Amino acid sequence: MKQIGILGSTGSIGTQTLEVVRSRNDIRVWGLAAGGNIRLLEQQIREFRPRLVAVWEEEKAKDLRERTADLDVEIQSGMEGLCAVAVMPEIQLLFTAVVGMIGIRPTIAAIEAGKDIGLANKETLVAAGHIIMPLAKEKQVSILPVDSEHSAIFQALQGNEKEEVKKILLTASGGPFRGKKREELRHIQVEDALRHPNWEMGRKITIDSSTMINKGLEVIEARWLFDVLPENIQVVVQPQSVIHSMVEYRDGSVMAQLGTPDMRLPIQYALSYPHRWELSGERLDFWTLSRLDFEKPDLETFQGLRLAYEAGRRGGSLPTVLNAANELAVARFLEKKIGYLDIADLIEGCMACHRFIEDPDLAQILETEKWAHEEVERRIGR
Ligand SMILES: NC(=O)C1=CN([C@@H]2O[C@H](COP(=O)(O)OP(=O)(O)OC[C@H]3O[C@@H](n4cnc5c(N)ncnc54)[C@H](OP(=O)(O)O)[C@@H]3O)[C@@H](O)[C@H]2O)C=CC1
Ligand SMILES: CC(=O)[C@@H](O)[C@H](O)COP(=O)(O)O
Ligand SMILES: [Mn+2]
Repeated sequence: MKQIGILGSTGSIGTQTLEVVRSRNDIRVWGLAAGGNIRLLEQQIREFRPRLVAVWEEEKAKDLRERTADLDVEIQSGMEGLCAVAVMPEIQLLFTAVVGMIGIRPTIAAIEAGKDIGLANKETLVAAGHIIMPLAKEKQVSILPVDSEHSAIFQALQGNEKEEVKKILLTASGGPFRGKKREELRHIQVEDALRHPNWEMGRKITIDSSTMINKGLEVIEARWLFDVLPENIQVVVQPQSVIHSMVEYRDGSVMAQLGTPDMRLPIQYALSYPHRWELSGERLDFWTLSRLDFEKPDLETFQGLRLAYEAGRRGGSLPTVLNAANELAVARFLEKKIGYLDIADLIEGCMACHRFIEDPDLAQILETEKWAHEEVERRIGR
């Protein structure tokens, strides 16, 4: 029996993780955490019977306590609640499917408590990979990638020596604006950017895919997960999102993982690893798959990808600045307070005036996040 907890259970990854759980009878969910969707949380509590649940705001936690008064479940709130779920004694594996840097502290707490991590929450690794990966090694816990590309790389690495890897080929769909020039994007509206060609995902990552900042975050995520420098991670646009990523070895062999664009497969692999389970749903059919295309990413149009490479190469506090500025800029774009091109411009502005910290500790990462948020607000208000 797998004993798990899920942070972000009401989101796109969280609900699909519960779908996988629902299809099995060997996974027990002990803890759930979410932001504010208490209606869905209540349904999840009634179905999966966790012992502990965390909601971000105390007001909502109170409401949820009343709604579930007939059940044997404890409801906590805030960062304390998130961390309490992360370290529950009953769980072996924590799925981190919250969106954003909010995941850093519970992820660290879980690793310190010896939990394996099913990691979807890429922002945490972008900002704190230099803390998380050595800590995971020290505590002998596994960080199992859930992000589709990283799951693909993880699969393509199985049975091979890390020293024999030449480079990682990180595939990208190119998003809804593939082929467009920067000026053509000036008047893009929220609704246009939320139309991803291949994947149904949460709003923040969907915007990130459209700006290709998602791919930049994934370069940094791969840098930490697989200990490969950004210069050895090549982004390849693969518009059909069928090749989920590849690894090139020293002898020129390229190992790829292919599949339909369905997150249940990488989610399930993080649960079944090192085994494979049967998965219902559509499978790849090479008789009807008419073509696979490949392109070079356009770093002039997709400035965010260029900036992420820069942040990834330089390291230190710069990935935190990139990520934190992006998180707030995307939120403001979704609120229709700023334009589409402002997202990358704000990130660039913050990166340019940031006082660099070589090896930030957790407190410095969180201070840098705060600084980047203030700087974004200051620039928007100008
Ligand atoms: N969706 C996808 O297909 C993929 C996602 N990822 C990554 O996975 C992560 C989750 O993405 P996705 O599922 O799309 O995002 P969603 O926006 O769909 O879900 C986010 C989840 O985080 C919860 N959350 C937000 N703020 C808080 C908070 N303060 N405290 C506790 N929980 C909070 C939300 O709760 P609520 O809604 O109740 O407020 C929700 O459950 C991201 O890091 C993303 O980059 C990676 C690969 C693919
Ligand atoms: C499903 C998944 O892993 C997303 O991160 C996906 O990769 C987004 O697609 P693009 O960023 O390649 O458009
Ligand atoms: Mn991805």
